[in-house]
Amino acid sequence: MALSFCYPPPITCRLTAATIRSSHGNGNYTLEASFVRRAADLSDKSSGFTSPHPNFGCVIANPGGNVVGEGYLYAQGTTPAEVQAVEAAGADLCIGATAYLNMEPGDCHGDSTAVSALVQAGIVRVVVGMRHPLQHLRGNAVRALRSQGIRVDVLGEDLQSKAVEEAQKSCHLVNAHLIYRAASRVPFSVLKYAMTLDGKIAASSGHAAWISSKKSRSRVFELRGRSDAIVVGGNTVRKDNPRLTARHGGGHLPMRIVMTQTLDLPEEANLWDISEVSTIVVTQRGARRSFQKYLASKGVEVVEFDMLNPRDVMEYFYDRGYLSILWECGGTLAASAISLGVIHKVFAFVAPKIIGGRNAPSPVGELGMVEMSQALDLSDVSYEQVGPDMLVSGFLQPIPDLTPVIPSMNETSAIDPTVTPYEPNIIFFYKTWDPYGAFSNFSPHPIRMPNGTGDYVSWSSVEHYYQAHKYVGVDNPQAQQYVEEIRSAKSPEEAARMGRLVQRRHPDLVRPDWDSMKIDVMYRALKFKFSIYPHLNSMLLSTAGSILVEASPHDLFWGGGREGEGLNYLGRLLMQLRSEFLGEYSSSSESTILSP
Ligand SMILES: NC(=O)C1=CN([C@@H]2O[C@H](COP(=O)(O)OP(=O)(O)OC[C@H]3O[C@@H](n4cnc5c(N)ncnc54)[C@H](OP(=O)(O)O)[C@@H]3O)[C@@H](O)[C@H]2O)C=CC1
Ligand SMILES: Nc1c(N[C@@H]2O[C@H](COP(=O)(O)O)[C@@H](O)[C@H]2O)[nH]c(=O)[nH]c1=O
Repeated sequence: MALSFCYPPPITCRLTAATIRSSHGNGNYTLEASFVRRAADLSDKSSGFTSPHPNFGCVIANPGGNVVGEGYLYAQGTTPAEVQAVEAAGADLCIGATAYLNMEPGDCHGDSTAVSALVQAGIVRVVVGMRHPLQHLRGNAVRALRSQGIRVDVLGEDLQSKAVEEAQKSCHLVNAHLIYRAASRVPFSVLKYAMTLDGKIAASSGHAAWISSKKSRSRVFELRGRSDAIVVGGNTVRKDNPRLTARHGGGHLPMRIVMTQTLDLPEEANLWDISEVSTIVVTQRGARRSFQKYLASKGVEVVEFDMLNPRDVMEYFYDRGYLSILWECGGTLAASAISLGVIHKVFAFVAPKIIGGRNAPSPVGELGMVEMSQALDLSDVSYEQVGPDMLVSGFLQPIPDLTPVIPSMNETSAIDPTVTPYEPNIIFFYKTWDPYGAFSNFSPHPIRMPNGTGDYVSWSSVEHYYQAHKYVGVDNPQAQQYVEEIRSAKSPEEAARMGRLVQRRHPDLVRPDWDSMKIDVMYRALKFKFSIYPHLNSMLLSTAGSILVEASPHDLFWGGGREGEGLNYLGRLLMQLRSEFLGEYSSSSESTILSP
């Protein structure tokens, strides 16, 4: 990172009446709105290539109304959009300029990186498309910027016009997943299907390959790449034997989820091949235990539910941190998911074909409606021709207006003083945008660590360092190449994906002492991270008295698991470091590292 930001940031520039007048333009804010829309478009650029995360874009324009810098968040744990835009513009051009953001920045790292970047660069005004949808972040950056003397205009609050409304809409659309998730406490769910012109998703025999064109199916790969997971029902597995991979050339591969009550599934199925991406089977408690064991032996995770239904399953995946889910199931499961209110958006590919067939399945099964007046109306509908097919998409539930529903944390505390932002005794952390997101190894804090020959090497995050060290010191040029590739991964999530994939595919390249060394590797990286960043050190010390738990439900070694079954080594190491920083460890015990 070329710029470094101190906290709290100094006020370097003041607003002038002339700059406000000129940047407000003619009063209908057309130019302002177009810059915010551009920020929204930019923020969407990483979709399909990195796992879903809040989308941020930033456009900086000078008082003459010319764009001088732009940036967008590539993946969780990478350089914030605002920092990139400031760097792209360069120091001189930022002074007196206005920054346009599709969404209020979310500071989870205690260093206010985005706010500091704007303030230090001499930005005099910030136009924000929407406030942050997550309660613990909502309003914080707007307040921080204003307290630094920067004029902040929030669309819909401080600026109003037709053009502003449209820009606001584009901001809502690019972060629809986050807004729905915040409002409904389930991941944003999209139902996608391909049907013939006579409304069939398969022939009466169940054969469905293919209804839509190749071009439409490539579009589906992109949709998959924008999702955390894809859901199908048991019957689709039996009939189609799908792969459900995102073959669009992007980096991100969603998980695959099979919902099955009976667990009456074939022994051989493409979804049981987890060499590229994982599969989770969710089923009824007690269903076919022997088959559950068989799946587990293949590396497929099985999760039992007391009463398997789409809502409970979505609440479960909400807890697992999922933002966005694509449903590619048949009509039976789709109807159940719609009835339970967990589907938010529909993508229907309509192919100009007729198959007929009284018993041929349709995209949505029984919803119990008897009159057309009961039909569900889609909103924000769009129509697009994709090759020979027509893609109709729209929202089944309007985008929630969070303004009255989710007040900022300060407002909530004022209304109900018993509400505290964080659980006092156990602090859970996981995604970088969550409270205490800086404790995650994906947080954007580069470290410089000595290598075997005494030189110092930079790593973009603790995750980069950790993943690469699986292959460090292995006497094989291929292993050395993987170390370098992981080191230069564009984001922590890419580093994690590469590190895990190589481990799965080439276990012979993993250093033989990895199991006994990995805690030490992690400890060294964490110690460096929490030593050189004072605000991270303060954040860690501020948790004294609390138990730290990495709320990863997948990783039962570093994380705490879903029901506390994980070993939580990441939380434990952080607590150990906290004790060391607080001087609770004697010098003799300082080097003692938790052993597994
Ligand atoms: N053209 C297209 O876009 C698509 C077409 N298809 C086609 O659709 C047909 C399959 O349709 P359909 O049988 O509806 O598909 P699904 O397999 O998607 O859904 C039904 C199955 O879901 C499981 N399930 C688990 N929980 C529930 C629940 N609460 N409610 C309902 N189902 C639940 C059951 O599996 P179990 O029986 O194992 O317990 C059930 O049989 C196939 O011919 C396939 O080719 C499928 C997807 C997309
Ligand atoms: N038949 C049909 C679709 N079917 C969906 O795609 C799945 C197969 O995915 P994969 O194995 O990865 O190619 C299948 O199980 C079902 O969910 N999708 C479409 O876009 N168009 C089509 O015509």
